[in-house]
Amino acid sequence: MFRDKTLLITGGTGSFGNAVMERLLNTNIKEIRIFSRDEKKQDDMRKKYNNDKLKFYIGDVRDLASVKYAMDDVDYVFHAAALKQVPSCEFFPMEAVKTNVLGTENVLNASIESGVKKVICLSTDKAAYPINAMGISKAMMEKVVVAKSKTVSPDKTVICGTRYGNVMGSRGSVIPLFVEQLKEGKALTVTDPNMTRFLMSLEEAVELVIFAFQYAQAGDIMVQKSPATTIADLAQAVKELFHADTDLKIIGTRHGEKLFETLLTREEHAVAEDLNEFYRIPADNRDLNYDKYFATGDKKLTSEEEYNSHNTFRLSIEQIKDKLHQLPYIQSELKGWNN
Ligand SMILES: O=c1ccn([C@@H]2O[C@H](COP(=O)(O)OP(=O)(O)O[C@H]3O[C@H](CO)[C@@H](O)[C@H](O)[C@H]3O)[C@@H](O)[C@H]2O)c(=O)[nH]1
Repeated sequence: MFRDKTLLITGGTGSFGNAVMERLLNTNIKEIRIFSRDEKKQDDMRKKYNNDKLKFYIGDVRDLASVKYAMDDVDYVFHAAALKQVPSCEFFPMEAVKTNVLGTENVLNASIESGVKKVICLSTDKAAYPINAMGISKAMMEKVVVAKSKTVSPDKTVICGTRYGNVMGSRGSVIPLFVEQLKEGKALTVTDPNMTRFLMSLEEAVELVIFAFQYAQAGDIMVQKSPATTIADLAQAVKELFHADTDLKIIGTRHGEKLFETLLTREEHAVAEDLNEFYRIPADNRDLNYDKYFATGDKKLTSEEEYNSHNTFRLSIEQIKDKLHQLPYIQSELKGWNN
């Protein structure tokens, strides 16, 4: 798929960037460009992989000139650069707009100008029925993706997106937090035991982007079907895996947090194409012809439900333990714990 091609990954030093880069580095790809702001993380990566196919570009998606510079002769773009922490975006919403919305527009404009063949923009479940600034900025990003995809011929540049839920074990997320609390003999802090989240591994997130790379058409948003868990079950699974008898402490829902997450809104579910493991949300291709909008309403919508972490397949505690056990991070923590 990537033979003799050049791939640019924005936000390339993050966990997704590293995972996708590792997956593709030893194929017949010509070059992988890592575009990010952080010179220290780039230097660590450069030393760790020590591979001529890897090229590093310092820049910021907010700065069009830096994006354009990195885009020369690029075939494909995976756009993962984002502000993604819910609390920080809540306090600095305009920063989220600058990176997630305007930054995406820069990436898309530079891609079109350079004749990039395909651009995949990464979004999150928090963009569906968003309530926090991070989700709202990602929802706007998706709108920019869909609108921009219509301004260019797909023979030239295909612009599309993916949307996925929580990545298990990612930095600063709840699983590493529970493990740390358990190691220190502290109670596990549970916000709301009935809150649910989709559970996805980093490899599954990479698979989704590769799937979108292969099959998405212009303006599509691809979603991977995922199982979910309640936070109480997740905490219980972590406890059982470590054979620890720690208490749970209920701390209440945090700022900007939802009881459940949505991968397909009701409106999207009505038009989405079911592709077994995935959903394809096609772009709304009606034009700005208002008569048409009102004359042809959507009857199917009436009976449709959204696809969310409350109504998707719910993992049992044993299944959560299995999934956790597959994470390299958990395996190394368990080794240390058992010794
Ligand atoms: O001390 C804690 C911290 C979190 N949670 C719960 O654990 C779940 C997951 O929380 P967390 O791991 O912090 O993830 P989210 O806030 O859901 O957001 C994550 O997942 C998003 C994708 O949905 C990413 O965009 C974000 O960057 C990433 O932090 C939520 O239900 C929290 O309420 C607890 O019960 N106790």
